[in-house]
Amino acid sequence: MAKFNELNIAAPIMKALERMGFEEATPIQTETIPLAKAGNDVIGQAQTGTGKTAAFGIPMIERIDTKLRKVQGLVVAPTRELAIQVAEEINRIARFVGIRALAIYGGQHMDRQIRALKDGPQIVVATPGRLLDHMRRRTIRTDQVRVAVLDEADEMLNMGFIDDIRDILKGIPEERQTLLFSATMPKEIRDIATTLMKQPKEVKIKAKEMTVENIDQYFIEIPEKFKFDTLNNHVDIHSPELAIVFARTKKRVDEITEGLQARGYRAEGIHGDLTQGKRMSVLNKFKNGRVDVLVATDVAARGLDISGVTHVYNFDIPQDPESYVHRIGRTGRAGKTGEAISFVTPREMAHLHLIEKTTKSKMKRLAPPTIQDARRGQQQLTIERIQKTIDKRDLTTYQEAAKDLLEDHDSVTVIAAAISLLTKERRDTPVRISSVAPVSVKKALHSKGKGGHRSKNKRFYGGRNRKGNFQKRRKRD
Ligand SMILES: Nc1ncnc2c1ncn2[C@@H]1O[C@H](COP(=O)(O)OP(=O)(O)OP(=O)(O)O)[C@@H](O)[C@H]1O
Ligand SMILES: [Mg+2]
Repeated sequence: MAKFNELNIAAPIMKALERMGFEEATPIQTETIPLAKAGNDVIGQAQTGTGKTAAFGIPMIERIDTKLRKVQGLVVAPTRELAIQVAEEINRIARFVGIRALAIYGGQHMDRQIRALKDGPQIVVATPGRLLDHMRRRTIRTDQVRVAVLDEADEMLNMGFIDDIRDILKGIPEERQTLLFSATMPKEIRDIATTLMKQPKEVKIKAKEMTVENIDQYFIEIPEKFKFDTLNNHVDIHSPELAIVFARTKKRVDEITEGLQARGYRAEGIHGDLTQGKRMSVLNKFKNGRVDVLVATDVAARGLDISGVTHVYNFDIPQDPESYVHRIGRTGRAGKTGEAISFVTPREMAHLHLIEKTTKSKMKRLAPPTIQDARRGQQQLTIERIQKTIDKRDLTTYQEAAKDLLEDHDSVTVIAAAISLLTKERRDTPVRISSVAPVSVKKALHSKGKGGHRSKNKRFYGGRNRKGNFQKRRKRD
């Protein structure tokens, strides 16, 4: 790690980085910032949560002519929430520079966006569909764009987005600098990438595993019909601060969310069929801690940076290894620790091994936790709370009452009653989750090369049809 001041970064940016609490540059920042500042095209690959946003954000901000109120930097990201987040991070870094980044995405009124664009933001962060709409209507001018970034580049160059990306890049001056970033970069995608770039420098931060070391990875082999209770039991034992539960389909996300709510958990779901307003409010509640469990499709798998996520559950094992890497990367960010727990049906064990092999990581087997374990876990939590109260609080005002109680009952009975009052009673409302076919290795491999289906899933991509791999599209609907 290097100090930022060794990277020759402009003073107003340095000041902002200090305010943000960035002391040292991360490896991807140390390596890519000088290359990008020198004007190179760069493909940057580094693990999840290691600061790729600032790695492209800092050099992009430095190339902006602050006096020119035209779009000079363009970032393309796969989801609306990610576009918003990246624009926010760029605005934090640029706050003393005197320029602005604007997020543009589907699901928001065109008129409002057109007005905001007229205001002259120098950087635009957009989802591809909506960006193309604006380019075609000429409500966004891209003739002054000097730097183009594809965040989550392998996803952006995948079947579902590639045509749009080609169209977008065609509309940007050839002299542009192109930067591509992701935690994963399968070889066939990298080959496509280089055709869109000029002698790109490739930076790959070396790591033994594709996943972050400080995420403990586990799997539980469990038949489909026991997954939901297993999730409940595990959550009760480990009491995550914030947890994300990934499921394969929108329907399952809804069912799991309703099930968790029925059992007394503060859970909300997020997927592409919700209105943009609902998606934002759910995510904000989760960030503020008013929701403890976020149930999601792969719409939340990439790039989202939410501090306090301690646990990621793969209720359904993801279709491809890259998706696994991004999903579990929602925890263990910026040096923090986290846990990832994947549920695997017996028939999916081969698929699990394929993921382990590709990501070069090992998941430890966990025995399915039982309801007794869960009860003990909850009681343990109460005991810890009591212990903390003993350590911290002056209890003299309660001591008279305690003595009175102990005159009529023995101490064990009194304490047991107190523990029972303080322990969350688990509701045993029956919950049924409709089953899905297991993921199979053959299917997953097969799906890689296939394409050409028209996706019916419009909303997630901002109301457009686009060519897509059917397996892939289903995965994130
Ligand atoms: N040099 C730094 N020092 C401290 N914190 C940093 C530094 N750089 C970035 N961060 C913080 O680390 C977190 C993760 O950064 P970021 O979201 O850019 O990761 P990423 O590599 O893009 O991850 P992903 O692959 O999941 O998209 C953010 O909260 C960011 O503000
Ligand atoms: Mg990122």
